[in-house]
Amino acid sequence: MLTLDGKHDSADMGHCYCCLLGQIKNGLRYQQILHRNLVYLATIADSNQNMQSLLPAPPTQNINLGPGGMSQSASNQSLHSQSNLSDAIGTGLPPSSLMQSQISNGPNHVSMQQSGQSTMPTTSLSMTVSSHGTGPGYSHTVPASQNVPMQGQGSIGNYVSRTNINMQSNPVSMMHQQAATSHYNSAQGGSQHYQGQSSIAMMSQSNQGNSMMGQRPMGPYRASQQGSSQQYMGQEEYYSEQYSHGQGSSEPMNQQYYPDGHGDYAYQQSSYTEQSYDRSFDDSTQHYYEGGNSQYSQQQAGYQQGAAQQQTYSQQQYPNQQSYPGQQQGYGPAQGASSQYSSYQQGQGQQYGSYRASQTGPSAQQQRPYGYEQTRYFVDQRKVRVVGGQGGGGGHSFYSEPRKVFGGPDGGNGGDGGHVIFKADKQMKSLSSVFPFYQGFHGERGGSKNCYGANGAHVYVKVPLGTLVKEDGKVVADLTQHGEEYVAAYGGAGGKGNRFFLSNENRAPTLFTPGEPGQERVLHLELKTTAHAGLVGFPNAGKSSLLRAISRAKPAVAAYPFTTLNPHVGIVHYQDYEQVAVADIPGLIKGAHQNRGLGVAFLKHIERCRFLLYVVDLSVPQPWIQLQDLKHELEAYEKGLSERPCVVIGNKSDLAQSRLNLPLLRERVAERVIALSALTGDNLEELLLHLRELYDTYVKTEQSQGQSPVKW
Ligand SMILES: Nc1nc2c(ncn2[C@@H]2O[C@H](COP(=O)(O)OP(=O)(O)OP(=O)(O)O)[C@@H](O)[C@H]2O)c(=O)[nH]1
Ligand SMILES: [Mg+2]
Repeated sequence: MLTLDGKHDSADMGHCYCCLLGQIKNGLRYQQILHRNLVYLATIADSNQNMQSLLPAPPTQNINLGPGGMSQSASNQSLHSQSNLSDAIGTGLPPSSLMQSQISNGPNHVSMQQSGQSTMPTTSLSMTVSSHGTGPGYSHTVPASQNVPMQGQGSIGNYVSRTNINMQSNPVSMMHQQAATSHYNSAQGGSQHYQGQSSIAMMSQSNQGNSMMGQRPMGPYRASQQGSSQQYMGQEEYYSEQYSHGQGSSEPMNQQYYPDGHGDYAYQQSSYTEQSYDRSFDDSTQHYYEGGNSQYSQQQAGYQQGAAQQQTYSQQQYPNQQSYPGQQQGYGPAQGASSQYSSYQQGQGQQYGSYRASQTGPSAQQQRPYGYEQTRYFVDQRKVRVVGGQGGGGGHSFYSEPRKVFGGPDGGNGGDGGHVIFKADKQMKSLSSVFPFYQGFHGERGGSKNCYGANGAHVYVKVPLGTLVKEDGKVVADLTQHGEEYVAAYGGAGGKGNRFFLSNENRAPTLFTPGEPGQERVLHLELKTTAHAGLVGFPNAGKSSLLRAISRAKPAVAAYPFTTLNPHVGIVHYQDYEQVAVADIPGLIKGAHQNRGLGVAFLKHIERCRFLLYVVDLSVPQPWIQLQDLKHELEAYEKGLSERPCVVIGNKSDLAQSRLNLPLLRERVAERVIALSALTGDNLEELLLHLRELYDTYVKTEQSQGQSPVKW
C-alpha cells in the first residue's frame, strides 16, 4: 500500500506490485510469474474480442494480482476470483469504462460517466490500464496496447485503492469540478490514506470554491469574457485594484491635508511666501517642497496614522528645533522651517507641550520665532497651479450568487473628481496663505452590486476680497464679495461601470470606462486692496503715523524713507458702527512709474480706493510740488486715477516750518487741505469728519447706481 508520501507499508510490501517488481529486479524470484502475465496480457492486446476464448486460464487469475496473488506462482490462488471482482464492482468499484474515461479525460468526467457499464471484458482491460494510470501521467490517453509492457509498474492493489478514491471523490468532484488537483493527488494515494485525503480535499475544494467565488464573482462568464485580451487585462487590473482598494485609500491623504490643516498651514505659509515673493512659480514651488518637504510628509503621515504617529513626528522634529535659536528674528532661508514649526506648535498644541517639557536647551519661549507673530506679511500676487480631481473608474463586475447562472453586470459608475474652488473670505487679508499647488480629491471607483463611487470633495481655497484671477494675462474672475466662489479647476467625470453598457444586444458587457482626469490650469492671483481710502505720499510724509493715529493698525514708523514696504489697511470706526478702511501704501517718489524707488508695484492697491488721501509734509519747502509729483505718478500708472475724490493732508503741522507753508499750499492747490499732526493728534477730528463725508458720498453713489458699496 502506498502512503501519502508515496512509501509502502511494510506489511504490504509483499502484495504491492511495484514492490514486487523491485523484488523481481533483485532476485528474479517471480520471473516465471511475470513472464506468464506478460504473455497473457500481450494476448489480450492482440485481440480483445477473443479475449475470453484466448485465455488459457481464467483472466482474473493473472490479472487480479491482489494481496498474496503475486507472491504465488501462476495458479488459481489469486485472492480475487472473477466473482470477487464482480462483487467489488457491485459494491463500489467503478466500471472499466469509467476507468478509461478517467485516464483519458481526467476526473471531472467520472461523475458524468458513472452510469453502470460493467462488463467483464472491459473490466479486465481496465484493470490493466488502471495499473498504469496510477503513475503521474494521469491525463495521458494510453492505448491499451501500450499498457501491456507497463503493467509491471502498477498493481491491482493500487487499482482497487484508486477505484475507491474516485468513488469517494465523486460527490466532491460533482460539487467542485474545478478542483482537479485534489482528485489527481488522491488518485496517487491508496484507499486507506485517501480517507484522510478526502476530507482534506473536500476542505480545500470548499475553500477554493469560496475563494474563487470571492475572487471571481463573474466566474460563469469568464469563458466568454476572455475573448479579448484587453478586456481580460482590464479585468485583472480591476480586480487587483479592487483588492488593494483598502490600502489605496490612503493615497488621497495629500488632498485631505488641505481642508483639515488649511488653517494651521496658513500661518506657516506666510513666512514661506514672504521669502519666495519675488520668485518665479517654479522656484517658489521648489522652495516650498525643499524647505518643508520632510516635515510636510511627516505631518501627512501623522494625519494619516493617528496620534501615535504624531508623537513620533514630534520626536523627529526635535533635532530640527536645535537649529532654530539664532534664527528667531532673522530672514534667512531657514525661516520657512522655523515658521512651520511654530505653526505646528499651534496646530498640535499637546504634542508641542510635551515636547517643550523635554527640552533642556534654551527655553522654548526664546526659541519661538516671535518675529513672525508680530509682523504681518502681505502677499498680493500668486501663481497657482490647480488640478481637478480625477474621476473614479467605472466598476466592472458581475453579480454572483450560488446557483444563479446569470447575475448580470453590476459594476457601478465612478465618482466625479472634486473641483478646486477659490472662495473670497473677508477674514483673509492677503494671499500669503495660498499654496502654489492645489488638487481636488479623486472620485472613488465604482464598485460591485451597482455601487457608485463617491464624488471627490472640492478643495476650497480662501482668498481675500479683491482677488483677481488671471489666466494668460486675462482676468477670468474678480472676487470682491464675501463668499463669492470661482471654480478654478473642474474635476474629471467619473467612468461608467459595465452596468451602464447593459443593453438587449449585450447582456453581459465587459466594457467599462476609466475616470477622466481633472482640469489643469495655471492661474495668477492678484490682490487689489479694496479699502475705501488710500494714503498716498512721499516717503517720510507721515502716512504710517497718520494711520496709526486714526485706526488700530500698527504699521512701522521710522525716520527714514521706505519704512513701509507692504500695504497696510486700517479701519476707522465711527459711533454708528460704520467702518472706513484706509490703506497705507508704500511711499512714492518722482519717477516711480519708471520703477524708481519701490516702483509702482503697489499702486494697484490704489486702483480700488474710492477716494485718495494725499499726505504731504508741510515742513519741507514747496510741499505743493510733492502733490504735483504724486498726481503725475498716478496718472502715469493709470489715467484718471488722480481725479478721484481726494483730500490733501498737510502733516507735521506741529513744526514751525509747516505754519509758513500751509497758506502757500492752500493757495496753490484746488483741493481741500487739512492741516494736522499725526504725531500730536492735532486736528485729526477734521480729517475723520471729512473722511466720513467722503465715505457717505461713495455709499450714496453706489446705492444710486444700484450697486452695493464695499463694507468692511
Ligand atoms: N514732528 C512730526 N513728526 C512726524 C509726524 N508724523 C510723522 N512724523 C515723523 O516722520 C517720520 C516718518 O514717519 P512715517 O509715518 O514713517 O512716514 P511714512 O510716510 O510712513 O514713511 P514711509 O513709510 O517711508 O513711506 C517719523 O520719524 C515720524 O515720527 C508729525 O505729525 N509731526
Ligand atoms: Mg510708512
